[in-house]
Amino acid sequence: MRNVYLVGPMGSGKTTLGRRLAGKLGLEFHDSDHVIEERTGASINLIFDIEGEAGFRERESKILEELAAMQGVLIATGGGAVLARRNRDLLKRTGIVVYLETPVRQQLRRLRRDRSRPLLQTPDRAQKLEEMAAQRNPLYEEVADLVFPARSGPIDRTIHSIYEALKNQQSEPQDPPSPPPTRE
Ligand SMILES: Nc1ncnc2c1ncn2[C@@H]1O[C@H](COP(=O)(O)OP(=O)(O)OP(=O)(O)O)[C@@H](O)[C@H]1O
Ligand SMILES: O=C(O)C1=C[C@@H](O)[C@@H](O)[C@H](O)C1
Ligand SMILES: [Mg+2]
Repeated sequence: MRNVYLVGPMGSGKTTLGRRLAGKLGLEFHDSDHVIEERTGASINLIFDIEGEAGFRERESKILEELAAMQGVLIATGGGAVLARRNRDLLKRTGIVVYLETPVRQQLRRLRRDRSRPLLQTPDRAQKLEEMAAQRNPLYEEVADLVFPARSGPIDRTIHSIYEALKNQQSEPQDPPSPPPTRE
């Protein structure tokens, strides 16, 4: 099976849903944010404090390259992974990309109590999330093979729909081999 990448904004469920979806598909699960924290021994908040966003993005690109070199794994990316063209190309080239489309109002609700996301340490979260959505949503769209709009209700139903879509993708015939050369 090809790698599966989950993309989408903060709070779209890449981590939460990704782990369970991987289990259902029988794939290993990796979360690029968690791998970065394990490797550095520092929280994402601390990395942003010390190295700034640019430092974090460098680390993120390196980890994504490392994870993409594995085969048949499901990877939850960070919300800003799509910002770099280099990352978008990598994801497209090495797997199926699933976009968890999520409106800002839902992000606000899901992340109400969260303090672990450095980009949300701001008095006006709604404004910040709207700005990020304007910049990033077209990039998520660009890189996506499958798009799943957020829905209310049990997370299990979303996991099941994504599972079914991925199973169908896998059973679809791949590009046919090129025909043998014909003689004039
Ligand atoms: N489909 C969903 N339905 C209900 N709650 C959800 C859903 N997806 C995520 N949540 C909740 O939203 C919170 C954030 O989700 P999660 O950490 O999985 O987001 P993420 O996409 O990994 O964000 P980030 O880009 O910041 O890593 C969690 O508390 C999770 O339980
Ligand atoms: O949307 C973002 O830019 C981020 C999302 C998280 O997954 C982390 O990668 C980090 O908090 C930055
Ligand atoms: Mg996450």
